[in-house]
Amino acid sequence: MKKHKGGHPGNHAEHAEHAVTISGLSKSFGTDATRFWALANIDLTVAPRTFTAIMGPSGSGKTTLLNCLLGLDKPDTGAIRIGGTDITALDEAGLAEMRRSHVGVVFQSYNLIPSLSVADNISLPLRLAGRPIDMRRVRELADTVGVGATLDRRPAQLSGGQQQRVAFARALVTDPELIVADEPTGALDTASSDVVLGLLRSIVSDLGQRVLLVTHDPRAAAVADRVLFLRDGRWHGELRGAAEGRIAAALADLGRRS
Ligand SMILES: Nc1ncnc2c1ncn2[C@@H]1O[C@H](COP(=O)(O)OP(=O)(O)OP(=O)(O)O)[C@@H](O)[C@H]1O
Repeated sequence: MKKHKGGHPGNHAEHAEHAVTISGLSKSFGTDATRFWALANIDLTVAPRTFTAIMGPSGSGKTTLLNCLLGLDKPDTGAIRIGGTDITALDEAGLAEMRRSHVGVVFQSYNLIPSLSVADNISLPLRLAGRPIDMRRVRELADTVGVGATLDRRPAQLSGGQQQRVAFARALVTDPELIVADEPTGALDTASSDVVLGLLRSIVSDLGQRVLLVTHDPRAAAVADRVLFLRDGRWHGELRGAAEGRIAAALADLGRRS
């Protein structure tokens, strides 16, 4: 991946001082009689320039954790600090601004707007945030993720892998504190997955971003610096620099014990 030239407002020097931190996060569903704790006293620190994968069996709380991080679910207790702000204290307008400008999200389904060109999809978060659109930066980012030649096309004219790269450029355009990737390779074939995983790695190593990846795929998790395992709403161990086979074995073991 090409490094973009930087020089745009808000690059990572100023983000580096703030880790993204979650402390004492709990989230329950139901009423007193039927209360179910989807997350129970979770702590997490995502340091600058780190790539963290989260894995766990179905129902372990991964989506709930992401929803809390994105301000879509309100935690029962705990703090979530992004860019020096505890987002659990924000009102709806503050949460919307946080989602627009401070966290970039990439989903399994690329969620591009079909009627907009690639360039307009990439710049959409800036438009929504009422920020000036720097076309040079949009072009640089498109080059960085390898879709620089497709800026005038519509998403339907791109392959799945190319659409996911556009989604990454869109996630990066506001220079957020955190990139959250929720099963970003789930809909892709192996070759396109490899490109997207390489891109995730480069976003951390070359662009200095911090990435949180939620995945069921040990092959994807193996690209991360560390893999955290979630079960029944609690952490159950972590692996650092582990290969795919070791991650798969740990996940299978976790499933057997739940
Ligand atoms: N809105 C809700 N109301 C009630 N229970 C919920 C709600 N959302 C999630 N849960 C429960 O919380 C637990 C954690 O769910 P969550 O979706 O976070 O798991 P997950 O790890 O993302 O699972 P999967 O891998 O299947 O997506 C599950 O038992 C789920 O049934």
